[in-house]
This record gives sequence, C-alpha cells and structure tokens, in this order.
Amino acid sequence: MTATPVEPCTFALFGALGDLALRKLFPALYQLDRAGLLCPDTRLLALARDAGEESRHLATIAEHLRRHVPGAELDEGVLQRFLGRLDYLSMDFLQPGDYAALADRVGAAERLIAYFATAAALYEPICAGLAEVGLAGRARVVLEKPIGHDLASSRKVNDAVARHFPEDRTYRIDHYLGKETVQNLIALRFANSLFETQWNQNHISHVEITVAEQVGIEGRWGYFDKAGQLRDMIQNHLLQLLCLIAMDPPGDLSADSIRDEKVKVLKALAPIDAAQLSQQVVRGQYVAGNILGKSVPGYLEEDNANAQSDTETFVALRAEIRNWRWAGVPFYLRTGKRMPQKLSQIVIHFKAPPHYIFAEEQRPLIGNKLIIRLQPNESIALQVMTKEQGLDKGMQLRSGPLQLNFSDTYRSARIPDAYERLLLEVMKGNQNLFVRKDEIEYAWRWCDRLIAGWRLQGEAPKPYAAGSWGPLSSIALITRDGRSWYGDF
Ligand SMILES: NC(=O)C1=CN([C@@H]2O[C@H](COP(=O)(O)OP(=O)(O)OC[C@H]3O[C@@H](n4cnc5c(N)ncnc54)[C@H](OP(=O)(O)O)[C@@H]3O)[C@@H](O)[C@H]2O)C=CC1
Ligand SMILES: O=C1O[C@H](COP(=O)(O)O)[C@@H](O)[C@H](O)[C@H]1O
Repeated sequence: MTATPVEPCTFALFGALGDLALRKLFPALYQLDRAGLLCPDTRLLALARDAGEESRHLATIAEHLRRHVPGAELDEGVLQRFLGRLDYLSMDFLQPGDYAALADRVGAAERLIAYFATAAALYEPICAGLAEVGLAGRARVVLEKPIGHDLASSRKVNDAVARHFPEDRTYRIDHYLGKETVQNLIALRFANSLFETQWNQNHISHVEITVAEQVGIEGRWGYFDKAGQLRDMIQNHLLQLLCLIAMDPPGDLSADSIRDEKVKVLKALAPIDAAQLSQQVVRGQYVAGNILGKSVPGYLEEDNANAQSDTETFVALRAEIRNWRWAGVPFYLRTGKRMPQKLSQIVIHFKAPPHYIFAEEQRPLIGNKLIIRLQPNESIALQVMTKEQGLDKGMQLRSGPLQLNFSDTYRSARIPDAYERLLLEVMKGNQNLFVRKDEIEYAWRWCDRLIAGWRLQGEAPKPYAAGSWGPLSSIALITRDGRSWYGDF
C-alpha cells in the first residue's frame, strides 16, 4: 500500500549537529521519507552554530545516517532524495541578528516546524528570535525534555514559550509516548472490554513499572549529574506510563480528552514526604561491576565525572493514587542505569480468586498477571492458570502465557522508532502524543516534594554494582508488602 504524504512543511532543526539530532532525529526523518510520508515540497533546515562549508556539514549528517539507519533500511536513492531536501544554516541562537537569514531561507513557506534540539535555556531566545522576524505566527514548536529541573524553572520555560506560541502549537516531547507498545496501552485498555471491567482496586492487587537501562551515562555526565534518574526518567517517562495505566477512559481520542484524564491521575498521586521516604523510596548509584561478562566503570569513574557526587542513577519507589479506582493499589516504579539488561515492562497483578479450592501449597502460584513488554521484544502476555497435563498430575496447577508477540504475529510490520511517530504527528498537527503544560507541572510538583525530602534527609544514594538490579533495599521495598519484582531476576 502506498502511503499518503503529509502536507508539506519546512522543518527547521535547531541544534542540528548535536547528539540527539544526529543519532535520532535525522534517522527518523529519513525513515519518514523512505516510507513515502514526506511531500516532495517538504524542506529540512539544519541549524547549528558551526560555520564553514555547508557541504561539510551535510556530509556529517549523511555519515551519521549511514551509521544509525540499519543497513537493510538504507536505500541510496532515498538517501540522496533526503539530502536533496536539506540545507544547512550557521547561526548563533543567542544572536537576534542571525534570525533574518533564517527568515530568508524559510521564505513564504506556510507551515514551519521549529524543533528545539538544544538545552531548554535556549528556548526563550529562540522563540523571541523567531517572533522578531515574523516566523512565530506560522510555526509549531517542538520542545525537548527536560523542561526545567523543577516546577519553578519549568514554569519559567513554559511561560517564555507561551509568550510567542499558544498551547495548540506547542509540542512537548516525551519520546516514550511515541513508542508503539506505549500507544498500544490505549488500544489494549479501551478496545477490549475484558480488561477495562477488571481495571480497578476490586481486581488488581498492585502494578509494577520497570524501565531498566543497560547503558550508563553515555558521555552525558555534565547533564546527568545535575539531573539524576528521578528528573531524567521518573518525572517524565515513568509518570507518563503510570498515567496511561491509571487514567479513566477518555471520552474520545482527542489530545485534550486524553490529557485531561492524565492530569487527574497526576493530581491524585499521594505526595511522599520526608517521613515516608525510608519506607517508600530507594535511591542508588552504580559502582564498578560487570555487564554481559565485561567490566564497566562506576558512575564516579565515567568520562568527565567528578570524584564525588550524590546524584542517583537508580530509583525505586512505591506510589499510591488517591482515588476511587486505585485506593489501596500500590504502583511500584523502578528505573536505573547500568542494569543487567535493557528492559521496559509493566506488570499488572490481578488479585487471587475470592474462594480458593486447590491444594494449599499451590496457593502462591495463583493470580493472573498481564505483562506488557515495551522494549525490547515488544509483546503482551496474560499469565493464566491451567492444569498440568497428564494422567498422573491430578489438579496440579501451572501458570502459562497467552502471548501476543508483535514481531511474530505481525511479521511484515516494522516497529518504527518513537521519534518517527512523533515527528509525523507534529507534521500532521496532532497533539495526542505530546505533553500539555499542566501535565509537566503536576509531575514536577510531585517530584519536587520527593527531592525536598531527600535534601532534608541528607542521605547519600545506596551503592549497587553495575550489572545488578539495584540496591538490595529496592527488593526490600516490595518484599515488605509480601511481593517481589516480576521476572527472572
Ligand atoms: N541526546 C539525547 O539522547 C537526548 C537529548 N534530549 C534533549 O535534547 C536536547 C539536545 O540534546 P543533545 O543533542 O544531547 O545536546 P548537544 O549538546 O549534543 O546538542 C546541542 C546542539 O545545540 C547547539 N547549540 C548550543 N548552543 C547554541 C547556540 N547558542 N547557537 C547555535 N547552536 C547552539 C550545539 O552546538 P555546539 O556543539 O556548537 O555547542 C549542539 O549542536 C537537550 O534539551 C536534551 O536534554 C532529550 C532526550 C535524549
Ligand atoms: O530521555 C531519556 O531516555 C533514555 C532512555 O530512552 P530509551 O528509549 O532508550 O528507553 C535515557 O537513557 C536518557 O538518559 C534519558 O534522558
């Protein structure tokens, strides 16, 4: 089937020679071109500080495309067509005088997308520069995370952007919302009455959300050490996942209906105060260890690291949502760097049947689980109880999966990278997969309280060996409730 291209636009990428642009954004744009989704008239403008020959910068972008697009998907014809859409313009985003040249390049193009792949501190001057040359009125802006490092600073950034761009032209990225399986959460929950009728405290005992990363800091120590895992991962990605699991059914699929429901969840999150921290939150920092048989350095030994730092690279916490649907159902969240494997998964644990009739020693087996594997090997599995086969087995129970593995079931379909989906949605003008200002702010409000508690407590993060599943106290966090983290850990 041939794809229908989206309406033409001029896509201006601020920070075009940075890590995100070269590793993720250009490859995603290339994939959209390869899929036939870019109009012939769509133009790409690469904007960065580096002066010098345009051809040298275009060659750098081409080289990164060859490196980051899988070989089987690299089509020389498409690559040349893609490069033909691309111009490079050197500018200093802090220099108001540099925006006139940008306006010249954009010309009379009606639809401008301005993607800010730069530090958030630059969003204000970029917005002002665009406004000064009359480009703000016809642009959509895309903002990368993190937007601020707490509620006050995120408000400052959002307010500065809002002076020039209304909310319906502001697209805040959380790339987890572009992941195929994350979107499937909405289909799974609201296109199957089977689940939705069970989706509450009457039937669910607890929920786990794990986002484990195998990588460490990846040369981003300077940024990461000021942020830490709570700001880098929980404030955005994990809270977004929690919202999609916990929200009420929206009235329709419009961006605001979905976002209204997510905000209600964020508002209902029970604050975790200093007094509750020791029981409900674990912070960790990795020390040297082994991953897949290879020794890896500790956080403080990474490139450009300081000798001393109390920044956490791991967080596990027990959250509660104070509403009718979720009263008494803990949400255990866990995320860390340098863990044994890359694994993002959500496990919904259903309660045991109210009356138990099988052998007592098999009781611990009981309880259905819905396991949503976001990455890698995207799949959805429902663990159900059945009887062991065989004449000699009696009514011996076993737990087995009803499994939907996306790559086996839908063999022909390639799973697109999150950024491909998100860029396409910006081009279509669809805000469903983007985060509204109030979502960001309620998430910060909750995280700020936690961070303030940590400050008051003054405890250093607990060490864990790279290649392990985090500090032992993260296991205690869940075993205290008579449960354990799901998986073969
Ligand atoms: N990299 C990643 O994986 C992720 C990044 N992000 C976010 O994306 C954004 C970009 O990150 P990343 O690509 O890693 O950052 P980089 O520092 O690698 O890239 C930023 C780019 O902006 C350019 N730049 C900075 N200041 C100016 C200026 N005054 N004028 C013109 N160009 C300028 C830099 O040029 P120069 O080299 O000359 O300074 C560089 O090309 C950040 O907000 C980050 O938090 C979010 C999620 C993941
Ligand atoms: O936003 C971020 O996400 C990545 C993890 O993303 P994934 O798609 O690979 O799961 C994380 O490594 C990075 O620190 C963070 O800024």
